[in-house]
Amino acid sequence: MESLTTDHNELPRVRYTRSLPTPVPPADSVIRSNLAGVRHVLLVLSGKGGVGKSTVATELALALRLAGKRVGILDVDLCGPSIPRMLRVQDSAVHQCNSGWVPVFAHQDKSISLMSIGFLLEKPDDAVVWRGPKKNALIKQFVSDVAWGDLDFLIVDTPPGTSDEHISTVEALRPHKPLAAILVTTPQAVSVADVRRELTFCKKTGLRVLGIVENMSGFVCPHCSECTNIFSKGGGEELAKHAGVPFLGSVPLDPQLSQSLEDGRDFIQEFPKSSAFPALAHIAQQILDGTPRSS
Ligand SMILES: Nc1ncnc2c1ncn2[C@@H]1O[C@H](COP(=O)(O)OP(=O)(O)OP(=O)(O)O)[C@@H](O)[C@H]1O
Ligand code: SF4
Repeated sequence: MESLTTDHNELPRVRYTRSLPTPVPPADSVIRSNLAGVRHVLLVLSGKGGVGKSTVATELALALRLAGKRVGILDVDLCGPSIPRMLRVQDSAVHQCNSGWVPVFAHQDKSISLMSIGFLLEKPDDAVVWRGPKKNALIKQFVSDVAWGDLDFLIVDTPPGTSDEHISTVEALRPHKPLAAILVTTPQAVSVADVRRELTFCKKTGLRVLGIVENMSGFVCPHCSECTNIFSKGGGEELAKHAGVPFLGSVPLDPQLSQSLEDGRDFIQEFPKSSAFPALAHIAQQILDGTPRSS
């Protein structure tokens, strides 16, 4: 196999513009062999936008990486990819080698493999206005053409709700890998109600629910440590109890977390004393405990 650590800039760059025709969907056998080295696939879902799904996906990747796991992220939020910016690789490109598309290697030590449509557009801010078949074909291509290699976890960041992207992702991956889901909500009733629909989606598509994360759950004042429940509290935990699925934890609103995402820094490694750290570390630990270990 061609080395993926050679100078990528010497390889041809993969670009995907709106003028290109819909790619031909790959055969199932191609997907199966491409995913052979991937042990666990985790889908991060939310009913509403802006509740912190990409944040949870990114921080989980960083926490699992710190625990010594090999981690990849597949960003299937085709209309609003945010992971490249959160990992500060938004100006990177995907290149073509003999074994497929070389993902972007994020983090200072290049230990997180990342694929996102953000790397394929002519201009990073180009709007993607595609119908279902084109989205479906591109997601299958992400699964079959990206040289994912050996990964303990492939974390899939999805758009909000249950759309074409979700169905395409599940259809592409489910025949080859057992899939697990993490649902992210904020504490308010309106967000929690949307997560109920995600639970139904998981049930209908046979996704194992690893648990629910309540994000933006209170704000701990950095001056006096008083916790203010800006968006109320406990909705996610109550829903988890009601639905009979694990509750993974409450992540508070943490200015250091949002700032480190803005700056593309490793919150998990750099801010262990920050208020959101214990919850994120605990969630990652539960995921490690809830997924069979590598042999
Ligand atoms: N616990 C938190 N503390 C502080 N800021 C947070 C927290 N969680 C998320 N944020 C911030 O809220 C914003 C929205 O988060 P994020 O992009 O992860 O949401 P999302 O659910 O993935 O949104 P979309 O559905 O639009 O992709 C980001 O700017 C992020 O930095
Ligand atoms: S929580 Fe305490 S320190 Fe923070 S702003 Fe309110 S009163 Fe001031």
